[in-house]
Amino acid sequence: MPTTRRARSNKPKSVRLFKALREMNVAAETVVEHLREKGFELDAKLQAGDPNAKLEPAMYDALIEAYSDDVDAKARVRDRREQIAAAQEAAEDEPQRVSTRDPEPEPEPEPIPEPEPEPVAPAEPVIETAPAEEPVAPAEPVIETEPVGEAPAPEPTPEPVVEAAPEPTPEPEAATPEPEAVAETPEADAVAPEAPQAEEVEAAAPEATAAEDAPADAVAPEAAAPEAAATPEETENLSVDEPTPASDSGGVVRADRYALTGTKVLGKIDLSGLDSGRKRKRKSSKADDAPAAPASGGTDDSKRSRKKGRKGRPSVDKAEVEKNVAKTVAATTGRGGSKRVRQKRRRARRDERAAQREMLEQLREEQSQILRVMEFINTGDLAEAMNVNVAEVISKGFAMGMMFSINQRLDADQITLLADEFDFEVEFMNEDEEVLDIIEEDEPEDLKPRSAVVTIMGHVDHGKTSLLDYIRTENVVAGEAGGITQHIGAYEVTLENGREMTFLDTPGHEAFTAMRARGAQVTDLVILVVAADDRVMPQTIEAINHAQAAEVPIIVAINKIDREQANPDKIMSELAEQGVQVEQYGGKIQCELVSALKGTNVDSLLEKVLIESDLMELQANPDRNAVGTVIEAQLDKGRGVVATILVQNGTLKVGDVFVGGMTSGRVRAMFDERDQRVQEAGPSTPVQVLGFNDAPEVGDRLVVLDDEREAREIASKRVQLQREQTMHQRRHVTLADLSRRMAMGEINMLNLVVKADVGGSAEALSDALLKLSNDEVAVDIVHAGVGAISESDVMLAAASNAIIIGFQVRPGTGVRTIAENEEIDIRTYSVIYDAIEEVRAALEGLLSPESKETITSTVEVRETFRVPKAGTIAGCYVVEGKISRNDKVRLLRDGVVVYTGVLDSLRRFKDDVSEVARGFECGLSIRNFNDIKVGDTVESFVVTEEKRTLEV
Ligand SMILES: Nc1nc2c(ncn2[C@@H]2O[C@H](COP(=O)(O)OP(=O)(O)OP(=O)(O)O)[C@@H](O)[C@H]2O)c(=O)[nH]1
Repeated sequence: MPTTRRARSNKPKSVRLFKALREMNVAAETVVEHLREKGFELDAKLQAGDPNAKLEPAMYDALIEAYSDDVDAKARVRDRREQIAAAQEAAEDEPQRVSTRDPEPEPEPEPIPEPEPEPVAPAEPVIETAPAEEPVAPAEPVIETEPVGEAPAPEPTPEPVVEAAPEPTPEPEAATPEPEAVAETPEADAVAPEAPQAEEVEAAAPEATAAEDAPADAVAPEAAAPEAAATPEETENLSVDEPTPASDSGGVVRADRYALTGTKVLGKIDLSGLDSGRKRKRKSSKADDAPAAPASGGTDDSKRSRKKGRKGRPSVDKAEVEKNVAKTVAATTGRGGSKRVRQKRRRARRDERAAQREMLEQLREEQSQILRVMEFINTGDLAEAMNVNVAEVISKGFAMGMMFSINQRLDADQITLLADEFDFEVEFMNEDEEVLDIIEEDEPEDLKPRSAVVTIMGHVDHGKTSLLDYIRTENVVAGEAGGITQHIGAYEVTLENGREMTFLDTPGHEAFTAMRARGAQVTDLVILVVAADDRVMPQTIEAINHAQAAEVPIIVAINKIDREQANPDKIMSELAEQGVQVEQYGGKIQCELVSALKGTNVDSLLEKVLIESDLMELQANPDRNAVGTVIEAQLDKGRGVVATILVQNGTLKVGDVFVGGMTSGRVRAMFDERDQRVQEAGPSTPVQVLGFNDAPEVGDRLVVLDDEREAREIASKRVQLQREQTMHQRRHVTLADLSRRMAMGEINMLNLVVKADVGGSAEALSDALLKLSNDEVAVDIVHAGVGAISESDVMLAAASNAIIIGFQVRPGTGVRTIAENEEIDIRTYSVIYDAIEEVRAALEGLLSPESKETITSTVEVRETFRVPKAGTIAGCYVVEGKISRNDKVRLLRDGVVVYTGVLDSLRRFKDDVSEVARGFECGLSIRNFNDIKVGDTVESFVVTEEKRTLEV
């Protein structure tokens, strides 16, 4: 009865089952079971575990007693009991009043919020039950394992740190899946311990880039963590809406759903560290720092990051923790400095990235303004290279008065002009450059001295071969004399002093110049041989001119001094007239008097060569892919293409892949001049190479590459380029395009090779031509000589970009074809004045209508007949072309024009004919000219007047 009354009078004590369950965090069955055990009589609702079932106050108390061993809780229980006792007394005193106050007492428990903090302690049971779903659990092991292990680290540091440290630890984990986040993580960590920073981070997150988003996540848990730390105060604040039940329960037992709201979760973290003394301090310090962290946001974030944390890492990296702790300390002591630090860092990173971008942009821009193209690319390719529309390129060309089709191949001038319109600078790549790109530059420290490569030059029969033979035989080192010496075009000799020298044994100057015409400079030095019993001859002068044009030092060898008629002084003075001042004449050119036959002074000649080469400091790097030049090449029946290569740099080895001119290959085998197999050849070594896919040309550059396919590609590209060049361009200057090329600024020097029938004419013509030099262009006579225009003249002109002026001389047999191939302009004149006037007109851009001469045939005079009245009739054979009755003719004797005129008659077997073709015999007579001799050549030609186009 009293119970009933008491119940009535203590209404507030009657508690719904669900409330009790929630507060104590126990299962309904457990409660029911426990109440049964305690002897309570349970109604049907309670028995069924209905959440709305009412618990008698006694029951409730029993439950509290059972499920809370917390001292404070017990104290509360005590309080409650006292309250109950007081209430009972009051009820006993004034039962009616009690009944009327029934609804009121409910607020009584309200003071309970005070004990709210206590839930802290009872949270322990939560740890048992909640671990699976609550972050609290993961936090716990961390606290137990890491910090404990790391006690030295956290302890000396301010307490907040210690607690913060374990908490942030999940972050790195959370971030680990995202590499970008990692960079930021430390910041996040540093932020972690401080609630205010959590706010900052959150604030910063939105502005952040992708990389910064991750940290935002990472940071979130910390935002929660501080809350946890702030529990004592915050929990009060935060629990304002929910805690009522907690206050009832003493806050010990919390239902899961409450835990998930965040506030309580954080509270549990506080509780988990049972080291109360330390904790309280920590809490307070955090609370100081953290003015009410945003609960909800923090909770959400914490959820997220915890999930990650759980997944990500089973244990914490100690080093990481230490690092984080240190950062945290730094951040904390920096009083809000962490934000600035982060901002600083972010700014620095941004600046760095911007600088990098700018540099890249600049580099790209610089590179993009230089077009590296091959000549003769077509309009379409040019447009593509400039990254512009081809229509634009064509219309620019049109505006400049040039019509281009999309597939039209453009020459160098056109490419330059068009590129200029689009602000591009053009760098032309030639076939060699492409390979040069591949050839790596030598470091100075890799260079080692190499032996000199010497060419012996001189007039016929002055003793070149004899000198070379003597040097070779005299300097063959014992043991080397095994094989029979082969002619491979170059020889390596070892002198007594152990020094080596390589001699090029090239026939005459042609090969020398042919190489130079191809851009190959193989000779370091020239020994100019002049017979002391003769005089300076045309070929001597030629040799001098060739050497000077190639800028190769000359050493003079005055040979045959053993002869009685030898007059070295005369030779020296004649040489001086040619601009070769020898030492004995006060000049700088070394000179030795030798006898190739007897070997007199050959040693000292070689000594002088060594001195000269030493002065030149010739060097090469033997430890690299070889680069060389083709000295000779021929097709051997048994061995295929055999080429002599002079290795100029690097070391050529058997098995090397190479490109050589327009062909490529792999070194199958190598032989020296004694036909001995060699495995490798270093700088300045001549070697015969087998393995070319096709015959290279003399002067071709051989370059070893690493990739066979690349070698083949380059070779085929070169073939194509050469085809294009032959098709499109006159590479060498002509009188016709002289003024245009002068206007383009391409030419400021007009080189001429002058050939005449006699020395006087050559001299006179040369002098007159030299005087044509003006401000814009200087005229230079590369070579002036006597006799027919030879292949050597053409090669010299090719090498010096010169025009050949012939006075009363013609190109020798086959020379015209070579000149055409080399695109050398040969101008021949019968009157000196004509030659001078034409060159002057060309220089002034005033060339009169061009009269173009086309050779129609070359006819050989095989017999002559004297016919009264008709004069001399020549029995001829047409060697080339077709001779027509109306053609003009010129009679040549030894390449020199003897007469120019017209035909008087052209016959075949006594019949007059209008033309005779190649391979047929004919009889002809020249009007007003009877001095025809057997062996003469009749050249027939037609002259066509070509209207000259107006030149720029
Ligand atoms: N007395 C004498 N005769 C020499 C000397 N050097 C060369 N000869 C002779 O001169 C002639 C021509 O010599 P070569 O060595 O064939 O001359 P080269 O310049 O090579 O001649 P080509 O090959 O035709 O250009 C030969 O009969 C040699 O014997 C020398 O020092 N003294």
